[in-house]
Amino acid sequence: MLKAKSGKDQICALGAMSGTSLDGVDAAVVTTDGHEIFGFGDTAYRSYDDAERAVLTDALGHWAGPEAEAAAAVVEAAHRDVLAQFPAVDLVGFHGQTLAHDPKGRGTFQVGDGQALAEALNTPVVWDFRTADVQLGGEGAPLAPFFHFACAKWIKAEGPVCFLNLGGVGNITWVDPRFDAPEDDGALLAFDTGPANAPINDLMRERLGKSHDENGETALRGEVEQGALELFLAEPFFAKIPPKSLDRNDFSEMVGLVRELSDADAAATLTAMSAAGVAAGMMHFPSLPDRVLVTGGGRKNPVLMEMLRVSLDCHVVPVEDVGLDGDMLEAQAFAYLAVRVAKGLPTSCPGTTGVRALVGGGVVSRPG
Ligand SMILES: Nc1ncnc2c1ncn2[C@@H]1O[C@H](COP(=O)(O)OP(=O)(O)OP(=O)(O)O)[C@@H](O)[C@H]1O
Ligand SMILES: CC(=O)N[C@H]1[C@@H]2OC[C@@H](O2)[C@@H](O)[C@@H]1O[C@H](C)C(=O)O
Repeated sequence: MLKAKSGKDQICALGAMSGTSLDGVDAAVVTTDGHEIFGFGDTAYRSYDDAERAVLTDALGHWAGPEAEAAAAVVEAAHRDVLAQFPAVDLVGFHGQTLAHDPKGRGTFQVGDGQALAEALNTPVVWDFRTADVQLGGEGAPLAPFFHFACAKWIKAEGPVCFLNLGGVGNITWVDPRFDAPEDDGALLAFDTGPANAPINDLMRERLGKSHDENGETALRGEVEQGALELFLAEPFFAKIPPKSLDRNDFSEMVGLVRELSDADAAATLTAMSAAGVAAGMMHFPSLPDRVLVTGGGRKNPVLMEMLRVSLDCHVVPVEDVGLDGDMLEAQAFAYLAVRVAKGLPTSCPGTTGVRALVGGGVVSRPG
């Protein structure tokens, strides 16, 4: 069992996330006992340069081989850079980079060696968070929901709220903070909503050589092509009852649905698809949340946020409205989950990943 250096049962953990949008590594400190959040600490970001991003992009979909090895080297070096900047912590939570995700088939694969990172940082590292969940029949994602439950308590929410992450892929968590613990039956319902920024980024890169649609400026000039939107919503994924999760490129053919459209109309239509995926997901929740708190880079896209406000029947606001950091919530989540793993607490349950029993996913590696 981990003993906190920081006193009482307050463990100071540093989490790191390299997300599906392939922009870089987010890192953030959380102090927690694995149940309650006591405080948030320093944060840092280390972007991938174009050459590194090209290596990661080439490795997507690879489960092994030279592409995956090259990606591992990029991911490990970037994490060593950014994590070495922090003062000593009790524990590191290292998500790694998802290269492939096929929970009902080959499994799930996050690249990056946690043992090597533990040696480099001389600190215990928790990693490989998703495999155990998949082995027990779960989707292996999303894993942030247990942390969202703690966040709902931290912001003193009194009734159900949703956390919506708009990264490369979208995921949403419905939380009822009136329960005592996240694993209580009925406290959480979570799933991936569909593609969020990944197809917009792919379009912008392919057509305009840009990494993303800054502030939705291209989409703002366009019109949504309703036929393409309907074809998209006819995908069986949206009618599927949760649990459900996605790989980054599961919807990459969406760019084909907008191929004949102008740049602006294509961007508007892909943005509408991201919002429509979220709206379609709302029907699964036991009750309408009071608020949808939006995290991830998509909250900075005013066109996407406005489309969500129009289509969801509740307040849609960035998590900054309740004092949280929408750029760092996922890194904080893996700091928090690392502490739960080290303490032998579950990190997923039937309501979050569809796993058959409570699972504490993750491997703990200690420096030799
Ligand atoms: N100002 C902005 N305007 C429009 N889009 C933005 C803006 N800032 C960020 N984004 C979008 O957000 C993306 C980054 O989001 P984020 O960092 O949440 O993704 P991630 O953590 O990699 O993904 P995931 O949550 O799927 O793992 C960018 O690639 C871009 O598409
Ligand atoms: C397999 C995988 O890496 N999934 C990511 C991805 O990015 C967003 C969405 O798809 C979510 O399911 C998950 O990440 C977040 C952090 C999660 O597990 O909660």
